[in-house]
Amino acid sequence: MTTTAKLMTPKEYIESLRKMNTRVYMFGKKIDNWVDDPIIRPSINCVAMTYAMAQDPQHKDLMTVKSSLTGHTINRFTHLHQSSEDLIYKIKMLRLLGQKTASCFQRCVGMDAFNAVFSTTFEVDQAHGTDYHENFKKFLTMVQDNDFTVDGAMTDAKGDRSKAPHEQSDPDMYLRVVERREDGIVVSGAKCHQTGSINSHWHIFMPTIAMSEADKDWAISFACPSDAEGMYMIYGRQSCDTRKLEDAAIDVGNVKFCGQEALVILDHVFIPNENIFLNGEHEFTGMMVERFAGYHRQSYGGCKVGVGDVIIGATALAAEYNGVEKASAVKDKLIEMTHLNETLYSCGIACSCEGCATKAGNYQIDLLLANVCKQNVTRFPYEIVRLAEDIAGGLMVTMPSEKDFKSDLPVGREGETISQICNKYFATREGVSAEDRQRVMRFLENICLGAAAVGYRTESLHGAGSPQAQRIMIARQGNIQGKKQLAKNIVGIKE
Ligand SMILES: Cc1cc2nc3c(=O)[nH]c(=O)nc-3n(C[C@H](O)[C@H](O)[C@H](O)COP(=O)(O)OP(=O)(O)OC[C@H]3O[C@@H](n4cnc5c(N)ncnc54)[C@H](O)[C@@H]3O)c2cc1C
Repeated sequence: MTTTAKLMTPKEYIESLRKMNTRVYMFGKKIDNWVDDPIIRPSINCVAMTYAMAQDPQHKDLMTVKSSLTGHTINRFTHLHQSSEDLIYKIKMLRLLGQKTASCFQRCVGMDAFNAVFSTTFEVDQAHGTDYHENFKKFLTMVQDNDFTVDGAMTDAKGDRSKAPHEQSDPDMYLRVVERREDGIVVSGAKCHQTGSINSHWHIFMPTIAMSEADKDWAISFACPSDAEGMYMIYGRQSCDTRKLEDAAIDVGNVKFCGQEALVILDHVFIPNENIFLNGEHEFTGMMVERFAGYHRQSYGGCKVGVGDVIIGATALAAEYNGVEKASAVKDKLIEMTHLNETLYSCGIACSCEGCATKAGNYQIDLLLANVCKQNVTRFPYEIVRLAEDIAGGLMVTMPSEKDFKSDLPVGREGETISQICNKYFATREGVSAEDRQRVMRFLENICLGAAAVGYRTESLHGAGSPQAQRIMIARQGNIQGKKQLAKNIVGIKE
């Protein structure tokens, strides 16, 4: 019989954040009630959707699953993939969440860390006789049973990119051990661009790059609660973020949801032995990075596709409102957007279908196909938003503000108000209100170059590694030698 661990409701999730002592700074100030802060709250609403969907009977099979560790019913965001089918379900779940939020819902980065750390610690223990895998299993069981959100923290500040961690003039440029104790380690440093870090109950830290013996003190992985003593976060600002303070919901573009990134600082944070998953075994850093990046590159074949679905829908509405939806060129551009979006989805599904079991037993995506998936993600969303901007027209960036559309100030010769003038000149085909038009235009502005562009554009480019990182992996996995042999066989070249 399957028992149920505690699946949190969205309300319980939000209340659980209030109980934490997470230290948050933004615009040069400490934010005490960050849960209700108008700039931060939409990003919390986004994570809350991962809890809401798990409560919805319609999505139960996609959103919940039996834990391989306990047999309990858990949220899929805390699951260790047991099959290719699980990997496919992950992609479908991410697409669904993208459709529901049109934003980065933040919880996949922890899921990808779980799966990478689980399989890597197994192999570290085999080689070194360490207990990291058991540590990790206990940690993940606690996460699953409490339905926690966990940040996957990989990217260090990195300082001078041409230098290894031990060569940096400031050793904190990569997160490191500053003291080794009988009962644990003390760590210092920072992780940049952390998606959903403030909204997470725990963090898993991992190294950013493959390291050598000289980088032993930087070769660490561990978990720690987000409000650990010595840990704090500085909120990353997003384009147009202060529109959320203006009391004009339409101008925000997506008033309920948005992504979140922060700089996470660890200033002499103590990590007890039971939360450590790597501690100096530098030869396994490459494996951990590669596996995490592989899972995360797969993820984008789901979440960005869901967001793409909403962009395509909004673009089609813009065309309809403008009265051009029947024009063949417009129809063709919508076809192209759909083709690009579904190609990304195909890549996400393909690398999942070709998944295989790791030595630890969980399932890993096909690394070559996952890297091809992410390489396409670095390009196609840019073309999708270019086509969206093309169809939407210039109004998406030049329209007066919502307050103008509502202003009673008389400005016309016959006393017409700003509102009347705006509504007159932004009227379009019969039956479409100027307000609905504003809503669609502002949504597209937000996703193409406002706050949501952080998640849809720049994250598509750099998240899970910049394009060159995928090209390196494609070169490694592409088997050019094998392909040369195929050509030799066909044309009759002997060895
Ligand atoms: C919106 C967003 C969300 C993110 N979320 C997370 C997250 O949740 N967790 C996480 O850990 N990370 C996260 N990241 C970080 C992401 O993985 C990094 O942005 C990415 O790895 C690139 O690192 P960087 O931004 O420091 O760029 P840089 O390393 O500065 O790279 C910039 C350019 O320099 C090139 N370059 C860098 N180093 C070298 C070198 N040695 N030789 C030659 N060329 C080089 C790169 O190829 C790239 O073209 C996120 C990033 C973004 C934008």
